Amino acid sequence: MALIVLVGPMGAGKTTVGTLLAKKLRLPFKDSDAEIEARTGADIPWIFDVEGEQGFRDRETQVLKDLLAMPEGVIATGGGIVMREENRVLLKPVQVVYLRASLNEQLRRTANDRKRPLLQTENPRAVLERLMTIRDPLYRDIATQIIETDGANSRSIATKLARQYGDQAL
Ligand SMILES: Nc1ncnc2c1ncn2[C@@H]1O[C@H](COP(=O)(O)OP(=O)(O)O)[C@@H](O)[C@H]1O
Ligand SMILES: O=C(O)C1=C[C@@H](OP(=O)(O)O)[C@@H](O)[C@H](O)C1
Ligand SMILES: [Mg+2]
Repeated sequence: MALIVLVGPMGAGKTTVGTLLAKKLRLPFKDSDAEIEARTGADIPWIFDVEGEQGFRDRETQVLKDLLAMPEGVIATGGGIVMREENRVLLKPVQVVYLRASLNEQLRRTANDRKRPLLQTENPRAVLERLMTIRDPLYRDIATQIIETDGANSRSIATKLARQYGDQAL
């Protein structure tokens, strides 16, 4: 079944690699964050501000359910998708690619970003480290494949995955 879901921390490259991979496989691409913003007509920081993280997570789970109903495609999730057991149960039967990135790379790739509410703090490194400690085992538990992204550019990662999943997308 050509439904491929990308998971991993902020800055791992889920949105970027997912976009490139979908193009290479000629499959629909959906980013859960973009889908949430499209449905609400508001950006992620606004949703966190007005509805809190739990309000965002409620929206995230609904969008995940809808996206997983697609017959085929590439889905880029938000880094916190694994925080809810309900989401992990939904993802268990699916092809899940865990894009890993070192803490330094996560930090470098999300530097000066204003769209990730959880990183708008004095010490984003500490936040990313804490999240990685909690989430890495959760990503691993649902992943069918793990890709280390440090030292590889997003295009080469997308090419590698396209070669691997190309036959499914025919
Ligand atoms: N493998 C990579 N190497 C270097 N930079 C990357 C890589 N993957 C993504 N990036 C860059 O990191 C930033 C975050 O990527 P993004 O796709 O938004 O990550 P995510 O959706 O996992 O949070 C973007 O500027 C993107 O161009
Ligand atoms: O890790 C998280 O909890 C989050 C990651 C973000 O997506 P990206 O991983 O695409 O940045 C976005 O869903 C939101 O800011 C929360
Ligand atoms: Mg993203």
